[in-house]
Amino acid sequence: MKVAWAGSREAFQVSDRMAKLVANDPVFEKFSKPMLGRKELFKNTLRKAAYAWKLINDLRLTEEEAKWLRHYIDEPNYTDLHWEMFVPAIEGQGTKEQKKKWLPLAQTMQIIGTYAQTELGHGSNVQGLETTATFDRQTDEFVMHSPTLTSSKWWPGGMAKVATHAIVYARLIIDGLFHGVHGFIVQLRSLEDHSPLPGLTLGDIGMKFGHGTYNTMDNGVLRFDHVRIPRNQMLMRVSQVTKEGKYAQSDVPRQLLYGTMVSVRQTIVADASKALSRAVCIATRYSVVRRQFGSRNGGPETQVIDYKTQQSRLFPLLASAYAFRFVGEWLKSLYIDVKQRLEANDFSTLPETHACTAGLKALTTAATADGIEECRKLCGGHGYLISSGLPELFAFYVPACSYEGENVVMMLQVARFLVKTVSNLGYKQPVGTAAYLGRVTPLLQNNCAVQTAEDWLNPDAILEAFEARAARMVIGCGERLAMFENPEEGFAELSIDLVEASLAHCQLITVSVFIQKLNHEIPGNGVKRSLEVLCYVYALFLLHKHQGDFLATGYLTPKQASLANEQLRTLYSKVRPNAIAFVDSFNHMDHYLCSVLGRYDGNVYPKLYEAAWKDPLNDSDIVDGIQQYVQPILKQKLHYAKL
Ligand SMILES: CCCCCCCC/C=C\CCC/C=C/C(=O)SCCNC(=O)CCNC(=O)[C@H](O)C(C)(C)COP(=O)(O)OP(=O)(O)OC[C@H]1O[C@@H](n2cnc3c(N)ncnc32)[C@H](O)[C@@H]1OP(=O)(O)O
Ligand SMILES: Cc1cc2nc3c(=O)[nH]c(=O)nc-3n(C[C@H](O)[C@H](O)[C@H](O)COP(=O)(O)OP(=O)(O)OC[C@H]3O[C@@H](n4cnc5c(N)ncnc54)[C@H](O)[C@@H]3O)c2cc1C
Repeated sequence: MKVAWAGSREAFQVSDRMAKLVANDPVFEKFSKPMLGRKELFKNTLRKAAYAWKLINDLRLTEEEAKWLRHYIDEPNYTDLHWEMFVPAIEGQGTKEQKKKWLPLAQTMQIIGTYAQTELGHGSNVQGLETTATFDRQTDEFVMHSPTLTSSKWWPGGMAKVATHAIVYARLIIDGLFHGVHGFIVQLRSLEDHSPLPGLTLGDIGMKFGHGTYNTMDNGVLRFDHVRIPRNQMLMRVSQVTKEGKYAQSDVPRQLLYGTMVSVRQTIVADASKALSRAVCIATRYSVVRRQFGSRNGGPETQVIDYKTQQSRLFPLLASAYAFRFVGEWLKSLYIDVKQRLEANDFSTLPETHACTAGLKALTTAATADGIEECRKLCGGHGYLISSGLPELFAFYVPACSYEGENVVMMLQVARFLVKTVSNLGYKQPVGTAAYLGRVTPLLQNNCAVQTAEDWLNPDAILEAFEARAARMVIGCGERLAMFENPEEGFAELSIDLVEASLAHCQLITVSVFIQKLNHEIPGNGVKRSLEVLCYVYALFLLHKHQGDFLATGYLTPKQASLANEQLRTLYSKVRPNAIAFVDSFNHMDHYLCSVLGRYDGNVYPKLYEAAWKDPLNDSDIVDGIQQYVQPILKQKLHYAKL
């Protein structure tokens, strides 16, 4: 099962080796992080990042190994933006010459980059960005400027104190004419003494949600006061500006300017299962240790994992972790394919890839953020302790719902893709993840054939139910949209329904990828049978949660919906004996989990007790402030005391 989770034996070995390397190196200790102030926290992260870079070089780690190493260090920092956004932006949007000049510098970290797109006034609406890049023909330069307060770049990670360069997104102006938003490579700091270059105002945007997690990152603010950069620092794969000031667009679609976001959204989907599996591992292990009520004849109380209600909250999350792992893997292969096509100037699959990365990013991050919080509640009161590992995990993860495309905004992008697919149905056969929309007639006409709870243990029945629900919701939206004279007005008016239809479409993708994985990629019977149970749990849980959709679209009868729920209850009993094996298969080490409740050895209570004594408040019996502020209250007889 460990190999099935990792994707292959080799993938397992790489990840396992890197996990151990990090866990066994005292430099990467992280239990004390919550006690550090912001400056110490930040410096500590800089120290770890520098040490990691040394290890990567000394041990000659591969790119894959280096990624796992950074992952297990488990502290957001400037290198995330450098490797995940700055480098890919140059790779995807730079010309051959630009790549030749900038990539070797970036790949050896002689320069450190960030991705400066969002501004104080605009994040989602990229075309609304206000920073300007005005071409000056006399000097063959662009003049970068922040004309308003709201045009201040705001949020880029690593920008406040570390990055030496940034890809800055700005409106291109030539001879007073706007030519849309483009990316520019801008040097931010001196490579000698790290001071900000003239004309730039740079700083940190302030503390963020949680304490020891995202505050290790220096998210920054940046303002330009007429800063000049050479013309050849505009990323020119998509459009070019000549030295005469002529603007030209190549055959490459404008959307490629957004290509870095597609790449990171894919990574975020691939990473959702890491965060969710971590929370589920903690909650499952603790649910086996924790006992409440149910003692008979002085015997032990019931392990809380044996309560059906606990199972109904925990096991769908366990199943979701596996579903997200597989859909993340699938999306990665889709993305690798599109990347190769883009390099060869084949843009045909870009719209579907954009819809998949946007929609699955929204689906997986929302479910993971909610899932982590549910795991905290599943651990009762102790889940609220920092030492449970869950509050910090939540604080670290929850911004994934906003960054790289706010989730609702992303679902609306999926809706645009679906509406377009439906409106083209007469003359263009949909393919890939939208292929089912090419079979609308049977999907709209046939109803579910399930008659017993056992009938739900059938991948075909499940797939057809999810396809019929999605198709009916999408077609329904298409029909209602057609009633509007102005399609954009219709889209805005129906946006709530469109987001729900997009969610149904994305859930269909996750369910069908899970089934596909079982049918074609899991060898042997033991692992396959166990995963089948999780696959059914995932699908029937979604069906139960969204039964309103399935009933309202007329595909299911209330009786069939309740049979699905009955089957779900039975499935929970089948998950229970393997619950610990399922979470052990994630291969998460104690160092990575950073949780007293989720310890592999289950030795929760003594370690919880021990951890409490490490709190600085327990350094002495009488702490600073008691004599000054508490003793006087005890000693003085004040007004109310006399009454
Ligand atoms: C916790 C785990 C973390 C692991 C992560 C690992 C990596 C860690 C690294 C960093 C951590 C996080 C750092 C965060 C960084 C950021 O947040 S960077 C900023 C990200 N910003 C956004 O995502 C902005 C969101 N907005 C947009 O993407 C767009 O503006 C838009 C909402 C899509 C709308 O764009 P616009 O109005 O310009 O375009 P439309 O007119 O709507 O669309 C025109 C057509 O283009 C299609 N389109 C849009 N985007 C894309 C795309 N990316 N690729 C391909 N096609 C695209 C759109 O659908 C339209 O198509 P149509 O004409 O056929 O309808
Ligand atoms: C931790 C973190 C790190 C970040 N790192 C970076 C970085 O490195 N570089 C960078 O450039 N940016 C970064 N960002 C910024 C991030 O990309 C944006 O915050 C994100 O894209 C969301 O945009 P917004 O803040 O403008 O949200 P808004 O769009 O203002 O969202 C506010 C609300 O409006 C709704 N809304 C907006 N538009 C629509 C619409 N058309 N229809 C319906 N509802 C709508 C949204 O659903 C949401 O509920 C980071 C953000 C965070 C939190």
